[in-house]
Amino acid sequence: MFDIVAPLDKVSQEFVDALQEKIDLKTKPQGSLGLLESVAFKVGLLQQTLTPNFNHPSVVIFAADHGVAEEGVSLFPQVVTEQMVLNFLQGGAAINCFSKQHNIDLKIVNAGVKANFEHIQADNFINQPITLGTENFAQHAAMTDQQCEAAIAQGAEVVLQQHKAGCNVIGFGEMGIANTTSAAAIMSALLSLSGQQCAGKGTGITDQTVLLKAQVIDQAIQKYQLHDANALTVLQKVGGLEIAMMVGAMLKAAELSMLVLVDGFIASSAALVASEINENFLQYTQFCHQSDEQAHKLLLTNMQATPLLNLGMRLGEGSGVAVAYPLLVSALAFLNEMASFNDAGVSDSSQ
Ligand SMILES: Cc1cc2ncn([C@H]3O[C@H](COP(=O)(O)O)[C@@H](O)[C@H]3O)c2cc1C
Ligand SMILES: O=C(O)c1cccnc1
Repeated sequence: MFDIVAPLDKVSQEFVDALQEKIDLKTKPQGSLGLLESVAFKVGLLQQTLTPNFNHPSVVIFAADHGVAEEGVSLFPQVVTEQMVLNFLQGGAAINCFSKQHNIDLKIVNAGVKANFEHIQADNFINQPITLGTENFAQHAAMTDQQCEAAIAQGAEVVLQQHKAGCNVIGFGEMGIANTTSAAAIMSALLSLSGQQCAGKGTGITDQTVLLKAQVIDQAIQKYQLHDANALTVLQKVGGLEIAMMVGAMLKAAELSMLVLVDGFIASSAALVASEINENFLQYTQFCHQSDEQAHKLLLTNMQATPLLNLGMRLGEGSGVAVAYPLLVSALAFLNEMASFNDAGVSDSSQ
């Protein structure tokens, strides 16, 4: 479906050695810039250059509604999805502040909100809903096969357009009341974990509602026999239109050798699906933060992901991506601008 080659298979061993040497010969003890060194190595490898740069950094927010909200699994009413889309378009959400702060291009995609946005014209708004929200997966499959495939294709198309505009680093956010229930159900199915291990407080539900959420998940896994199902089936039965678009977007970005910045719990559930669809996908990712959503830590561990930040954030919208972005810029700054031992006349430990 997506042609994603392992980055190390695209370059020579000489290039890999030269990139590592460039990092190691900077005027610092080896490894002392920690995760920034891994980021610099990864971006150099993806861009196949010793002098990588970021162009047209972008965050795309996919928004959609979830039928499972009917089960009472969120603290907020479904209409908040529509209201937050309007807030994004007016520039008033957290992601607006942070993306503006760091000059990150922000696009908002209506993937399937239960609302009519036909009257809205804005350069940063892509109004292409697949359908007006998913079915309640406690009763019916969230999407049809066709809807799921269309959402994946649409997500890929959005990324293609950003790439054509010059973008080589992209993160994804989401908005969709009840989508932590979908994300947790995906995690439960693909990692064979119980509903309780995957369900968390989302927008701030009580412990009792978390138990209800876990029950809704366990019953759905049972109903659709998802413990042995493939990732696409899981996505279609219990996922969301915005999560499916994120899956397509993430896979397309990796196919185009862009760096994929992963936000919190919901974006990570999309990354999990993408990693099951393509074994090389995760090599194109940087996880930006560990969300306070309780299951995120376990989800990250399962993908062997080391996030850049742990700020106790639990918002979504791509907010973790935008907040972490300056650290990624720092990684390239040291690689491109720092002096080597030789340049600066500083004695290397090996001399
Ligand atoms: C005002 C508001 C702004 C948000 N921005 C992101 N989310 C986040 O919360 C939702 C998921 O939590 P749950 O599964 O508990 O509904 C998603 O829309 C997510 O992006 C928000 C939620 C609210 C209420
Ligand atoms: O980590 C996230 O993405 C998250 C957590 C809670 C609510 N919304 C999003």
